[in-house]
Amino acid sequence: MGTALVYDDEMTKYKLLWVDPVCEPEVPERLQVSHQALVRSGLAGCCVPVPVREATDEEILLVHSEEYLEGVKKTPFMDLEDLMAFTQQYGDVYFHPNIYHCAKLAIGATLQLVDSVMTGKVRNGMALVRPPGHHSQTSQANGFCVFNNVAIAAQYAKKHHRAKRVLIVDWDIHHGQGIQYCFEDDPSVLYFSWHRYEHQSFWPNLRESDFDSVGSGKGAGFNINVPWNQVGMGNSDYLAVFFHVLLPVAYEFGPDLVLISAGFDSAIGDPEGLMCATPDIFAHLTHLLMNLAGGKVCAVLEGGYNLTSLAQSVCQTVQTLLGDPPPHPANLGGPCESALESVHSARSVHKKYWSCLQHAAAPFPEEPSTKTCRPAQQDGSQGPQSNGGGEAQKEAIVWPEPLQRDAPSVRTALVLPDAVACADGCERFSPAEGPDSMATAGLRKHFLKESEDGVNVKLLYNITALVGQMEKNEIRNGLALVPDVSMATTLLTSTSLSKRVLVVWVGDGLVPAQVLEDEKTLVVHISSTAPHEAQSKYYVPITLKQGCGDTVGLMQAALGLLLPLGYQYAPGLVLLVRLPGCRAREDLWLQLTGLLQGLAAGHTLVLVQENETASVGITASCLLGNAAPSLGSLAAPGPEDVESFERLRLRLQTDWPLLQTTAPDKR
Ligand SMILES: CC(O)(O)NCCCCNCCCN
Ligand SMILES: [Zn+2]
Repeated sequence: MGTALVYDDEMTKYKLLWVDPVCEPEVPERLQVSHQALVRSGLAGCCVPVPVREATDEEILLVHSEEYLEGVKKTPFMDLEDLMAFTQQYGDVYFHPNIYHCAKLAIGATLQLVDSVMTGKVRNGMALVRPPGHHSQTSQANGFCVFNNVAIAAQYAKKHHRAKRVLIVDWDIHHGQGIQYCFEDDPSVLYFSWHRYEHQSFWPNLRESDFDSVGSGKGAGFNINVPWNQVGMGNSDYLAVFFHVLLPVAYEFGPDLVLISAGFDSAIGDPEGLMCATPDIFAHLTHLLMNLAGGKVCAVLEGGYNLTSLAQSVCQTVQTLLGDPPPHPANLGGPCESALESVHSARSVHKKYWSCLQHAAAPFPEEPSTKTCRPAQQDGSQGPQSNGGGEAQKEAIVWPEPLQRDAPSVRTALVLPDAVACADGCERFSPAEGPDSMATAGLRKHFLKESEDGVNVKLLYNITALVGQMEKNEIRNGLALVPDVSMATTLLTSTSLSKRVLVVWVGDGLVPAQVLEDEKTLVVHISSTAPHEAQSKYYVPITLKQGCGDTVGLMQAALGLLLPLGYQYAPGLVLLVRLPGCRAREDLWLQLTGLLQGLAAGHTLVLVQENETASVGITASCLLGNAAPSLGSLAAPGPEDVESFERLRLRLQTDWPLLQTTAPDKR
């Protein structure tokens, strides 16, 4: 299934007609450069074009009042003086004779996207729209927003597509208070927003943008605010919030639709955000959401005012929606102290609403720290500093162009015993030439018992050749059914050319000593017992009392432990090994297969015992890029499991700072 792109240049045909420094950044060029970048990169051509339409009054009234709508309806006929007067009643926004038309198109574009995704015409998509929406409220325009595109889309999806649970992820750097107000007491819409806050000193300066606004009445717990109390937040800060706040709760919520209020003023270079996260981070944020809701993800443009980082970030997002491998995560450090406080505060106030946080979040933090996050830049200058939101940055902020993300010609190759049929869409891997006598001798000497017949030599040779082609980016990923997954793992880690190999060892069974001792491997072992007492930072035993059949425990361990470790380790190859007798549920196994593809530029090899032919088809389908089926809402993880996860976190977080969920001196 494809990726929709909804855009019409009619939405560029309004602009600021008078002097107002606050509104200056919201220019038509924002849409033009974004769309142009998608066209020039070839990404637009890979998308399914979906036409825009005007929203109907009825759709606008899903969120807005009649009197507000009647007022806005008059603006096309207003002269400059009346437009300015009409604008005066609202904050940080401007009107134009054509903005009402464009605002209806922005909603219509968004609803067209929701229709395309919810009816299965496409898998996911992006709507490039302006005016943005997330600040507008029942009866008022605000923050460049006229109608609340995403809030209307959520109501529309519930009403017309019987969506039961809608997740809204607002990664724009401003708080979408309009969305928060709309769903304050609505448990069917989970609204998540991070936003520049600086202890309420940043616009829109609302007390209710802080982390303790959790929603009210039946909606309590369904509003998650993560305030950024310092500028300069970077890739590690954003990922930490996804791993330790958003994703655990999102998986517990189990949405059947994900709407992204995709503002890119949270990217480096933006004059509003003053953050440091680079455009490629949006590839990872998007990827991490794409296995929710069966992949039904709609990204809708909100803000973004640096035309260069905006265009790059839009491309990173769309390229990931299209299924291209995310870039290698840049050398990630740990989240800064201020970010950790925000993570800790959000987890603390939400622990009573979300069982995934129940035993994890520690008690409330004390006074916020005033330590500046970012050490002075190399040249001694400070990073972007907030000068009270006054004049924009003096010196230009520069960052590297996002790396090319070439999708290998072969997406998924399978190494299967001849008797096992190949899954459709994949190809059976068979290297041009077989093992030469040297390779055969090597394999026989190290890996085969004398009794083994020739077929295994060929099979073992094939998996090393497959990994070789993955590491040369000729093949993206693969699945191999082998006689002995332990031996295959030992062989592959010893022959891999990657500097780092992440081995995800799922099931009860010892990890081969040679793999453990190999200094280029990180082994994350998920099982019912911790077999090795190894205290090495490169062997991480995650234990589940009920074993791998415990879907909730395994999922929460994957989100809060495995993924942070994997992203911090930044492997060149990921081996996902399913041990014989492993009882991980199929849909959970697919979530792992899907999420791990965010690492190593998608070079994931799944190793399964050859008698487990049943999982070939669905695993292959996931490796081909089809979203893993939704797990639905998750129950509570076992308290003792969560406590053992937290003990593990405490032991490892010094070596792996992306595991942290609380600021150092708060522990
Ligand atoms: C869609 C959006 O969230 O990007 N709108 C941002 C509106 C910003 C209003 N100006 C604040 C003044 C302080 N610099
Ligand atoms: Zn914004």
